[in-house]
Amino acid sequence: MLSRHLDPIVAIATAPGRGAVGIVRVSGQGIGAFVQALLGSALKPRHASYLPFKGADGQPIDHGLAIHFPGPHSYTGEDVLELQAHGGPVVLQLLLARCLEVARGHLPRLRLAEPGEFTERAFLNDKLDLAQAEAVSDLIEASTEAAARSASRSLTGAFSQQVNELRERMIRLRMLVEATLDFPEEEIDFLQKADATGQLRGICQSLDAVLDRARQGALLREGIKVVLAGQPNVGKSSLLNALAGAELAIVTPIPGTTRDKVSETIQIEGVPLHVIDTAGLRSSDEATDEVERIGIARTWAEIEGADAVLFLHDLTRLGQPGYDAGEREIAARLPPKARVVHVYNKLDAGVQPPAAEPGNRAVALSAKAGTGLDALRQLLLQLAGWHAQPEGVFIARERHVQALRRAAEHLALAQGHAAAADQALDLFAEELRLAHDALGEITGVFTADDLLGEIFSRFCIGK
Ligand SMILES: Nc1nc2c(c(=O)[nH]1)N(C=O)[C@@H](CNc1ccc(C(=O)N[C@@H](CCC(=O)O)C(=O)O)cc1)CN2
Ligand SMILES: Nc1nc2c(ncn2[C@@H]2O[C@H](COP(=O)(O)OP(=O)(O)OP(=O)(O)O)[C@@H](O)[C@H]2O)c(=O)[nH]1
Ligand SMILES: [Mg+2]
Repeated sequence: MLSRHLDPIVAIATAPGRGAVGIVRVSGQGIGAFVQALLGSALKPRHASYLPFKGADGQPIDHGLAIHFPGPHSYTGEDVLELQAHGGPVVLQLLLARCLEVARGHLPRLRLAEPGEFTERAFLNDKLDLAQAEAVSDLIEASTEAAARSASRSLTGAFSQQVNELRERMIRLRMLVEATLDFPEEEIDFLQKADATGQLRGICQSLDAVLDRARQGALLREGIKVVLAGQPNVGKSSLLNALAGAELAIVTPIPGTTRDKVSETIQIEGVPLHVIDTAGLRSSDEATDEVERIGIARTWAEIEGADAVLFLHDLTRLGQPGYDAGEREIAARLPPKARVVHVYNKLDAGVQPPAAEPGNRAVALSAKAGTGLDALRQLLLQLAGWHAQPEGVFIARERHVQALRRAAEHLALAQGHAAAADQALDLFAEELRLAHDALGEITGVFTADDLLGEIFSRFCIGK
C-alpha cells in the first residue's frame, strides 16, 4: 500500500563514467503509456528485451536491455522501468534527457530522483524496513570485505529479524501484564504464575546479545581512528608505512620531515582502521618555523578526535635529557580521556623497553624490521572492543546501538518495578512499552520524517 502520493522519478542508477553498463531507472505508479511511447511497444513484465533506445529524431541513442517491473513486484514496489545501456556518462545523460522529454506527454510529473529516493520508496512501500534500507547504503560504502558481508547480512533482514523477535516477546509480556491490570484481584500472583520476571530476564539477555552484535557491526561500519603521535624522528611515518604495507609517508632521518597529516585506511581482521600520521611534536620555543607550528597544532587537533593515540617513543634516545623533557611535555598535554598506547619503536637497535607502568598499554616494536606489529594490531582490536568473528556480525549504525541501549535501560527499570515491594505493574507495563518503541525506531515502525530525510540524503544519487 502506498502511504502517500509520490511523483514518478528517474535517475541514472550507475555512477556515470564508472560502469561498463549503466542503468537509467524510472519508478512511479502507472508508467505503462510512458514505456510504450519511449520504446515503441509494451514490454513483457520482468523480461529483458534487447531494443534500440531511440531519440526524438527516431535515431537510436543506444541499443540495450529494457526491463519493465510492474508494481508491486519491483525494487521500489512501484512500476519500474530499467534501461540498461552502455555505461558512458554522455550516453546515459542523453537517455535520461530522452525519458524526461517523452514524459512531458505521457508522465508529466516525472522528475529527477533525490539521493536515496528509490530505496526510500522501497521503505515507504514496505519492501524493506529502515535497517535494511540503511544496509543498502552500508553495502555500497563498505570499506572492507567483512563490512560488505555483514551489510549484506543486514540487507537480507538478519538484524531486523532479531529486533522484531525481541519486540514480539515484549508485546506478549506487555499484553499479559495489561490483562492482569484489568483484573486486579489476580494481580497478586501474576508474577509467579506467568513467571513475568523470568520472561523479562530472558528478554534482557537476548537484548544484550543483539546489542553486542550491533556494537561489533557499528565498529565494522565506522572503524576506529588511530593517531600516530610523538616527538620528531621517533618513527611515526615508518610505522604508518609498515602498517599499510606501502610507502605512503616520506621517511628521512631529518626531524620534522612530516609537516601535515597523512591518512590511510587499513584493516585488521576486517575492522577498518583510519590511521593518521602527524607532524612530530615539539614545544613552541623549539618549533620556530611557521609551517611546523601549524603542523603541530593540527597534530593536537587530530589527537582530540582520536579513538586511540599511539604515543611513539624512540628507544635509542630514552634517557637523553632534552628527549625525556619532550616526552613529559607531551604526556602532560594528552587529553585525560585519550586512550593511549605507548609504542616503543626501534627495538632492532637492541635497547630493551622500560618496564611497563601499571595500567599503561605498551608495546615494543621495530617499524623498520616489522617486528612486534602483530602485537600492536591485536592491542588495537582489543582497544576498539572487537571480539567477534566477522561471520556472525550484521552491520549496524550508532543510531541502532543507541536505540538498543535505550531499550535495555527501560527493561532495567521494568525489572526494578517488578522487584519493588508493591509490584507496580502499571509502571512495569509502561517501561515495556517504551523499550518496545525504542526498538521500533531501528526498523522504522515509527520514524520522524526528518530522520528519514537525514538517512536517505546520505545515499548516492540513483539508489
Ligand atoms: N538491474 C538491477 N540490478 C540490481 C538492482 C536493480 O534495481 N536493478 N538492485 C537495486 O538495488 C539490487 C537488487 N535488488 C532488487 C530487489 C528486488 C527486486 C524485485 O524485483 N523484487 C520483486 C520480485 C521479487 C522476486 O521475484 O522474488 C518484489 O519484491 O516483489 C529487484 C531488485 C541489485 N541489483
Ligand atoms: N633502527 C630503526 N630506525 C627506525 C625505525 N623506525 C624509523 N626509523 C628511522 O628513524 C628516522 C625517522 O623516521 P620517520 O618515520 O621519518 O620518523 P617520524 O616520527 O615520522 O619523524 P617526523 O616526521 O620528523 O616527525 C628514519 O631515519 C627512519 O629510518 C626502527 O624501527 N628502527
Ligand atoms: Mg613523519
